[in-house]
Amino acid sequence: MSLKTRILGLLAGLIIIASAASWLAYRELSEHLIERWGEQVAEIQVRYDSARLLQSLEREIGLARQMARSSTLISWAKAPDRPIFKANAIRQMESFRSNFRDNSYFVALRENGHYYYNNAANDFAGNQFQYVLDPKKPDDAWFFHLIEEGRDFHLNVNPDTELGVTKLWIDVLMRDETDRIVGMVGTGLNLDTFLQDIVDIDQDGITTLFVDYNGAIQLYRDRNYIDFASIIKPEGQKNTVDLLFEDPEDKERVLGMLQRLKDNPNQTGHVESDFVTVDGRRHLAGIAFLPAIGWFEITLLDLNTLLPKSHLWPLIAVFLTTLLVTLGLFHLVIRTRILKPIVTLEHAVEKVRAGSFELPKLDKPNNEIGRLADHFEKMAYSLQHSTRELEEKVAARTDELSRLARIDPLTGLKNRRGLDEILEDEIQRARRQGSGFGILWLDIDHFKAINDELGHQAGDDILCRVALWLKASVRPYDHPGRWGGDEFVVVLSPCDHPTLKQIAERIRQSVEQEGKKTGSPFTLSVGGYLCNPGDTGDRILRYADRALYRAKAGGRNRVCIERRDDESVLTEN
Ligand SMILES: Nc1nc2c(ncn2[C@@H]2O[C@H](COP(=O)(O)OP(=O)(O)OP(=O)(O)O)[C@@H](O)[C@H]2O)c(=O)[nH]1
Repeated sequence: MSLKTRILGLLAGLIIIASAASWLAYRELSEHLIERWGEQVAEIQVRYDSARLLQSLEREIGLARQMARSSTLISWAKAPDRPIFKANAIRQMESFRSNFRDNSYFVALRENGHYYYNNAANDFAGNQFQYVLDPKKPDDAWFFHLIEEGRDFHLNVNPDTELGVTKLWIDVLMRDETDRIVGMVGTGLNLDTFLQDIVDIDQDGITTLFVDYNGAIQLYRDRNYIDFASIIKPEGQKNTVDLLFEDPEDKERVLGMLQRLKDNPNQTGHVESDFVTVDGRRHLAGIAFLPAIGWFEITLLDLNTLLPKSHLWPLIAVFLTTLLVTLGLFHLVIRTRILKPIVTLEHAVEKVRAGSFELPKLDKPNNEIGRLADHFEKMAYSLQHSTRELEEKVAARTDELSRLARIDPLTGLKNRRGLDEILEDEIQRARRQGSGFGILWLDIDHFKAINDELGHQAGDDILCRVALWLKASVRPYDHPGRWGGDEFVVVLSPCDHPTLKQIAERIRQSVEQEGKKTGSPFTLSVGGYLCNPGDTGDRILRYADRALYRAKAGGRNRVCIERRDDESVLTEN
């Protein structure tokens, strides 16, 4: 697998690992952040909703308490049959009616069970007495139940079937100076308006509800869940908050939170929160206890609606883009600074291995690979230089060897191989140009005897001298050589018959004369032949040899020229 494939594979692996890790980290982090944020929002929302409810009720409760403390009303409650007390009380009640927000009130007297009421339309002016509360009637049970409980203040969502109204009732017990309960006063708030103002807030993802001390739902956007007349219902028949949750664990969780808040009533403003599922969606439930009214305020936050995870997707997009750009840049850097230089270096190495020093332009980034490429380039140049030097030396040596192979080491003349080549060249040239050339075959006379008499070394000296005289006797462009032993050959080109004869004679005479000067005179015989175009090497040598033979046979120290077609011409000394 190539380095490039491996790096690309590595990059792909890194992308997958980084993406998976980022996705997990994102999920954990976003979940954690959303939870933390949700808890804080729930706390703020609970306090805000509680404040709104209390703000809305505070004034009414205050007025109701004030009404319950009215001495006029208390006196009347103790003696309800006295007309003067009643007239004063009705006046007082009507003045409170104009102050209550709902412009309605009720007063119930324990003494005779009489229930008084007037509404905003003042429908019951002069006729505030409505009916007599009956302990046996379920609809009236609330009155007797509250008196029995002795709770001074109570909020109650209750339909008044006789009056045909459903209201959030503020009930305050009326006590005389001996603390005896003498009646109950209060006002009602229109439930629909109240629910709209407090509970039906138009905020997507936020659900607010209020439950009483026992967990019975009192204010909720869905009226079907409201536990009307909760106070008179036995436990187990109430619409408690756990009805909103399907999962038993959620029910337990919420009831547990209510219990913890009940157990610590002094922790004012403390908010309990936990996750629950409502309508199949995960919600964060925040619960606070409102000691002023004895209710719990519950806020359910649908975090997916309030802060959809899709809002965080741009973060992922930014991350992934950054990741891809980073990996792209990384790949670019790897490619330009590592892969490409390595590939060009590899090509260069292959070229050098194949014997070529024409290197491609090497990438040399400023790193180890760049330095390696630089070293390689210098090494290649150095190798190229050495190789060229070596090649030159080898060529020179080969030339020298070639030359030596054609030189006779004793005389320095061409040897038989050298003469063969010259002869061949001349044969070719003669064929091409149609002109002949001459050849002389020379053999020292009685050389054996010289050797025998004077010794082999003296024989060598004579051979060397003959070579010198031979060179001096021929033209600069002729080719004298030693054929072997005491035989010499001269190739004469260009040449004609007279020239051939003339030079042969000159050589013979030179050797004769010079030989005399050595103190041990000697001569040589010469056989010549004027070659014609088309003559083969064998024929040429045969004719020259034949001419030499004639010269020897003719008495030595003479020149004999052989003609191919003519009679041989013998030149004698
Ligand atoms: N000193 C010496 N002698 C050589 C060399 N090569 C050959 N010889 C001798 O040269 C002699 C050649 O003799 P031949 O050419 O056969 O006979 P010749 O004595 O010259 O008689 P003719 O040629 O008939 O005149 C032999 O005795 C060889 O041993 C050499 O390099 N040095």
